[in-house]
Amino acid sequence: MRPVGSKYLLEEPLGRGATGTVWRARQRETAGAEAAVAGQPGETVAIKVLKEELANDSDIVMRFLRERSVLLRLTHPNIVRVRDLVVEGDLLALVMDLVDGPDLHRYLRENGPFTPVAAALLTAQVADALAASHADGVVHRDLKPANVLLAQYNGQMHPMLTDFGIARLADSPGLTRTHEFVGTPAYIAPESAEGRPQTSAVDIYGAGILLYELVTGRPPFSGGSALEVLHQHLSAEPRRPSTVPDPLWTVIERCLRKNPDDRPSAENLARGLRVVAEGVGVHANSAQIAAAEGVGALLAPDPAPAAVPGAADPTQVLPNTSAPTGTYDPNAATSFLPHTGGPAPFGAADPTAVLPNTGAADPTAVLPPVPQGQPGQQQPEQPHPWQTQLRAARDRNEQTQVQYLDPGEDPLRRRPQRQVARPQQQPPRQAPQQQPVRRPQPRGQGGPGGQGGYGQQPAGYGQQPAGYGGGRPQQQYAPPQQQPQQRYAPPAEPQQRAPREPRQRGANPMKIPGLGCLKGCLFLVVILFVAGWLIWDLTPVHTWVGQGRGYWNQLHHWANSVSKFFGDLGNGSGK
Ligand SMILES: Nc1ncnc2c1ncn2[C@@H]1O[C@H](COP(=O)(O)OP(=O)(O)OP(=O)(O)O)[C@@H](O)[C@H]1O
Repeated sequence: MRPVGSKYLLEEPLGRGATGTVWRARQRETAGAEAAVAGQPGETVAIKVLKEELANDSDIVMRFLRERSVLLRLTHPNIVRVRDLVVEGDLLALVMDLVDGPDLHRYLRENGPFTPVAAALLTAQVADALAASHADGVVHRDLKPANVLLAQYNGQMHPMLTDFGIARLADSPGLTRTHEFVGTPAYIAPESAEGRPQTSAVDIYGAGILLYELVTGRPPFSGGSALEVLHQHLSAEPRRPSTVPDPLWTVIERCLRKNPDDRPSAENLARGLRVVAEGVGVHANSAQIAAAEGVGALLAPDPAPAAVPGAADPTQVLPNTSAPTGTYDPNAATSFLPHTGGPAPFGAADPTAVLPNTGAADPTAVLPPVPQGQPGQQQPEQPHPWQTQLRAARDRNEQTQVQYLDPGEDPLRRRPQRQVARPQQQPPRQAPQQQPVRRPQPRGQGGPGGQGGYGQQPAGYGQQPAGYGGGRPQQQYAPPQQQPQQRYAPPAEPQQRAPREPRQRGANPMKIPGLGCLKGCLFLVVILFVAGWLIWDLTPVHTWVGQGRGYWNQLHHWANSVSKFFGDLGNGSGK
């Protein structure tokens, strides 16, 4: 058991995500006044220990502290409460309520899709949580089934949204240096994928994807690579599965509108979903059915969506104002597609283009044309941010592994690598230096819609309305052909620098073995010879040893003595 601060002890890891590892932990002492929940000694809590690259970044630590009040004040029955924040040495941790239940991603994988009524009611509660946070100016930005925990009490399941604020932390200038964008490709809104300004409407898009996944078992857009998935968010229309009732499809389709201004507010989404749940249930009366069929009228957009602040003002705590739209802000921390081209705002010429507007005519091209070396543009030999972002997308896209940690991988056991001097932050338009991104372990087998007993429904949610829509039966769930979150093979990176010619060593070009050693020995002999000469002539040694002979005479004398000795030796042995 490892201490976190003086108040908590980590017991066992519950899972690992892109931003850190979540532990079951125990409270040692009552927390101080700075904590939102003081807690009692012995109480069990969940602690998310943020990963080292976050904890070692002073910008992120500052942001963590600055946003303390934002994170601690978010309280709602459908939001996992953050009780305390711990910043201690190299450790950055969020202390949360422990939710005793699976996350929605795991639940879906194990139990298959929900009935339309259950899916609508569950998503309505998620929308309630979003409405509360948006009213407080906080946008989640990483809504996905893995971030919805299912608490179970009174025999019912209650969705609890977690990881609020983590996207904001990860989006600080610190992580922007590593060019990791915030979001998960299967759930990312088109405006986030394009690097356009984001508002609370990104969460509504995430809720639409989540709702689609709840009723079908898989997200609407999947593909062989993160790039393919992102491209679909930008240009493809979601296909309506035959099992989804009309009113529910109206809601999904409105949430998944490409234009954020066309999506409903979180509050209207929650209300609309409840009307749909009543109208598509088996016991619905004609008034409820009619209300559900007219749900489109309830889904009015938010007139003042909460804006996601850009990196230009990292201290801004999300005022509830409408964001400017339609222009690409290269300074926005969430931007990951730089405007490398002409004067038009990025993507403005072709709203479906994934690629920067470089003036090239092919909007279906996968990689951007290399810019023509004008000042302030990308350097052709450096990796394009798009490539780096996609690698980050692949890494973020991998699912949490729920298992015990290898001690060598335990961030609490490993000493952090301290940087002696932090490299200066890149100017926004410059192409980034490639940073190694530590990859989360894959979750193991399966994605949404893996194996499991399909058709089971969560306790407490409505049953599948058997007679809905003229007796259309709930179809057998078919697992997706392709896993929606596949590994992305990054495009080949351009070479940073031509390799140096190997150095030629002129003295031994043939590489004769031992030649170097022989040279050394000869050099040593010469040194000894010269040193002996100097000692002989400059000190009284010649009077003591050689009876006044000169150096050369003495050497000659010694040589004669040695040869005479060996001669005598030879004669003696020959006798
Ligand atoms: N408050 C909590 N109580 C109980 N278990 C939790 C809690 N928070 C998270 N977990 C568990 O820990 C796992 C990892 O959580 P984490 O939020 O780090 O993962 P993630 O959502 O997959 O990753 P990320 O959002 O960082 O990409 C979750 O899937 C969940 O099972």
